[in-house]
Amino acid sequence: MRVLVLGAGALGGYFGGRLAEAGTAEVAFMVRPARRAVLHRDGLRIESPFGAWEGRVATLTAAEAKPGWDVILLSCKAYDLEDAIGAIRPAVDARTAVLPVLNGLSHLDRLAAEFGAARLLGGLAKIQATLAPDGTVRQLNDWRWLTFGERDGAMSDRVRALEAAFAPARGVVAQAVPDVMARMWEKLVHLGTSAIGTVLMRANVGEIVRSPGGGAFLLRLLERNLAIAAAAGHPVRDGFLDEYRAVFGDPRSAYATSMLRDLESGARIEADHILGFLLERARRAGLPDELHEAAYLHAKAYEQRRDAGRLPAC
Ligand SMILES: NC(=O)C1=CN([C@@H]2O[C@H](COP(=O)(O)OP(=O)(O)OC[C@H]3O[C@@H](n4cnc5c(N)ncnc54)[C@H](OP(=O)(O)O)[C@@H]3O)[C@@H](O)[C@H]2O)C=CC1
Ligand SMILES: CC(C)(CO)C(=O)C(=O)O
Repeated sequence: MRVLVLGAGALGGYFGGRLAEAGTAEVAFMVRPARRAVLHRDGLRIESPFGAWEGRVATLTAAEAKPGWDVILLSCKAYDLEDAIGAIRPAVDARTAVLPVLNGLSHLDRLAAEFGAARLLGGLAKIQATLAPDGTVRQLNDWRWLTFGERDGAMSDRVRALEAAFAPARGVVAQAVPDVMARMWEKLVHLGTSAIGTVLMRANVGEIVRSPGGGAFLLRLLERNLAIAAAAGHPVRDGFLDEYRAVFGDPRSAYATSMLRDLESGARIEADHILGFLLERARRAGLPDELHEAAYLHAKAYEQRRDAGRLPAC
C-alpha cells in the first residue's frame, strides 16, 4: 500500500510517522519547503508515551506530485484546505482514496466536489499532539485513535487494507468503522465542548471544573452540542454521554485542545470551520446559541487582533 500524507504537522507527522515506523506501507509526506528542510536535516522525530521514534522519511513538494497513491491522508488545518487541495490534485488518480482527518465537517463537501464522492472517506482522530517549534511531533497523552470509513457505511477492501496496514503500528489504534459520519458528529460534539470551553476560559478542563460553576458550564455546553448533533440527524450512541460527562467533570484533568494551544501561541485557529459551523447549526435548529455566539465572537476578535499584530508577546 502506498500512502501519501499531506502535512507533517502534529497529526500527519504522528500517524504517518507511526505507519512509516511499522513498515507496512510505503509512506511519503507532501510538505512545504520550510518543513521539508527540517525533515531533511533532522528526520522525523516523534516523542510519545508509547515510545519515541526518529527516522528518515520520503518527502515531496506539490511541484513533484505524481499519481500512484492508494491513500492520501489529509492532515492540514481547515484554513489551508484550498492550498492542500491544489497540492494533492496531481497525485490523485482512479485508485486513490482521500482520507481527511481534520476536525469538523464542512471540508467533506468541498473535497467531494473536488475529487468525487466515491474517492472520499470520512475520518477523525482522537489524539492530543502538537508540532513543537524545533520540529518534533509530540504526543501529549495516551489518546491515539484514528477512525475512518466509507461514508455510505460499506466495509470496503480499501478501508480494511488501511486498518491492516496500521495494525502493527505502536501508539495507534486505527479502526475502520461502518458508521463514520456518526463518529464524526460525535467528535464534533466532543471537540465543540472542549474547544468552546477551553478557548472561552483560556484554561484546561481541570482548571475550569475547579472554578465556581465551571463543571456545570461544561456540561451545559456538552448538552447544547448534543442537541445540535441530534437536530442534524446524528444523535450520539449509548454510552457517549456517560463517557464525556466524566471527561468534562474531572477536576484533575489537564485536558486542553489544539485550538487553545494554537491561540496561546498566537497561531491561526479554525474559528469558522469549528465554532462558526456549530453556531450556524445551533441557529438553524432554533437552539439556544449564546455560548456558541460568545465563543465564535471571541475567536474572531482574536483573529482581528492577531492580523493587526497586537497580540501580547508569547
Ligand atoms: N493537534 C491535535 O491534537 C489534533 C488536531 N486535530 C485536527 O487535525 C487537523 C490538523 O491539525 P494539526 O495536525 O494539529 O495541525 P498542524 O498545524 O500541526 O499541522 C498541519 C500541517 O499541514 C501542513 N500543510 C498545510 N497546507 C499544506 C500544503 N498545501 N502542503 C503541505 N503541507 C501543508 C502544515 O505545513 P506548514 O508547516 O508548511 O504550515 C502543517 O505542518 C486540524 O483540523 C485539527 O483541528 C484533530 C485532533 C487532534
Ligand atoms: C478534542 C481533541 C483534543 C481530541 O482529539 C481535539 O480534536 C483537538 O484538540 O483538536
